[in-house]
Amino acid sequence: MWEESLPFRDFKSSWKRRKKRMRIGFMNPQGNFDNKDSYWTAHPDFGGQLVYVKELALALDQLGVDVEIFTRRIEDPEWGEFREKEEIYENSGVKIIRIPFGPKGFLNKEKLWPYLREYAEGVSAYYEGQGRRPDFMTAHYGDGGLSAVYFKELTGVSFSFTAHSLGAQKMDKLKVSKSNEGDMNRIYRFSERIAAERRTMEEASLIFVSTNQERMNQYAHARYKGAVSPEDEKIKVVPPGVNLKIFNTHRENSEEARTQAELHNSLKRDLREDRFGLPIIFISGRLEKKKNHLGLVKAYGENPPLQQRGNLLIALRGVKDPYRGYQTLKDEEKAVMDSLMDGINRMDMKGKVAFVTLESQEQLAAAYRWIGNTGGLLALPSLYEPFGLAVVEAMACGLVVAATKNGGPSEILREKGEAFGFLMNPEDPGDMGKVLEKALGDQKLWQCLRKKGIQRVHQKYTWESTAKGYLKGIKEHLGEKPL
Ligand SMILES: O=c1ccn([C@@H]2O[C@H](COP(=O)(O)OP(=O)(O)O[C@H]3O[C@H](CO)[C@@H](O)[C@H](O)[C@H]3O)[C@@H](O)[C@H]2O)c(=O)[nH]1
Ligand SMILES: O=P(O)(O)OC[C@H]1O[C@](O)(CO)[C@@H](O)[C@@H]1O
Repeated sequence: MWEESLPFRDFKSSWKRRKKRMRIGFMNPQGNFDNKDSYWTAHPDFGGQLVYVKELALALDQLGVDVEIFTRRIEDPEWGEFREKEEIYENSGVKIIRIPFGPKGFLNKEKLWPYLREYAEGVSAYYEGQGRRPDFMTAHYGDGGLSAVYFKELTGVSFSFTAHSLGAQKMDKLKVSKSNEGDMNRIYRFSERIAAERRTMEEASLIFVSTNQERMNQYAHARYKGAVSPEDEKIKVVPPGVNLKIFNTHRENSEEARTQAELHNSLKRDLREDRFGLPIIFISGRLEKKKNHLGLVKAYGENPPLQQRGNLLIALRGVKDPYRGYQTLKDEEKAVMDSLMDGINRMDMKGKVAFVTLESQEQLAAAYRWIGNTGGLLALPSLYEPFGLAVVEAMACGLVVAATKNGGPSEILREKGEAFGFLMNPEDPGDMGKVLEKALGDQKLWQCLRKKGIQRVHQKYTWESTAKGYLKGIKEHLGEKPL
């Protein structure tokens, strides 16, 4: 048990004397973590947030912090990777601790809300079992945030909040209104999510955001009024990073040849013979409505000059050849795929739109490099993109990006009037088509943006600087000398 005999102030001072390394816990109940990065983007709950949490935890470990990532223990034959109670990231001290809460089987993130108090109790019991408490917790997404509120009630340990994605913007972009609120709530649990986000914003000691835009725009949403003010000092702008060992212009990784063969075969399979060799317009996001794949297919299908300039290539996970079917997909992913295939057929785009299966970040990086060499680009047409790790990762591989102007990309690709890529209006297929046509038609501009993009990532988006930003805020909060 903790040193309960000491009054808290003495416990804290004695703790300071004895403490060797700072100890930080991560609250991330959704998705899961393992050494194989299993299911990343192959499921809506396995995306950029997991990348962010893993890379930040590893970077903090490099800076001498003891880090534990708390997620969910899943005893489910279909999700065998997450059955062990503990796992350590290779070549690091970062522990993945899987706490059992709710039923034993896998649950989508929307179904975790009723069990988060049990999760927080499990995390508290873990530390009690260790006889050591954490100095601070970082909480991720609304569910991690609410769990950290419960953990603080149990232990008094303060926490930071990193939203990764806020429900209010998703509600707006999915056009939730009085008429469909009931159905949308049943699917996305927005009422629990917004309430959890508000409570978290009120009680967090620190809030980390990736851009000023997230602070001044996303946190200024009417649904968060009264929970926190965007000007509040506890909000810290700390940009995320890019794993430059994976995303770069030079390293030929073990997946390079396999990926190039995969790309070649997919394009040969899906493209009309005479179109082979045109620049590629590439999409690599998770198959969910907010990523707006259909909007891009419409922009492409309604713009014949654009079709002359390039082919559309859509990355998938776990589907070999969607033109022959995609039985493995279900729920929202199947619905998105159905709408895509319907759009391609309705606009007679077969032969101009190809699909490729990529199973890892190494494959994704190799694809970015290869597509960059075709003079192509990454398109990120999300209705709303809180930040967009894909944007900075593609830039690091020398691939020019055309991204939604809604959210973080507006700050990644523009600074003090200088451009580092193209911005487009995801709700206007005509605008997206024109931007893409311009991007593919101006080789000089393309070369310039490629170079500037690489430099910008190396200057501004590294996980080491992200970790230092977190530590600075946390140490100031704990009253310790900053780095
Ligand atoms: O086959 C693949 C394809 C993609 N990725 C990775 O998946 C991540 C996708 O992240 P992002 O582009 O940021 O999108 P989301 O998954 O939607 O991430 C959410 O969380 C991120 C981190 O806070 C924010 O940047 C996003 O805006 C937010 O929507 C990237 O790191 C990719 O490298 C893979 O690991 N394997
Ligand atoms: O679309 P939503 O519900 O806002 O969720 C996006 C979240 O899903 C994830 O992709 C799951 O990892 C996170 O990266 C992100 O925070």
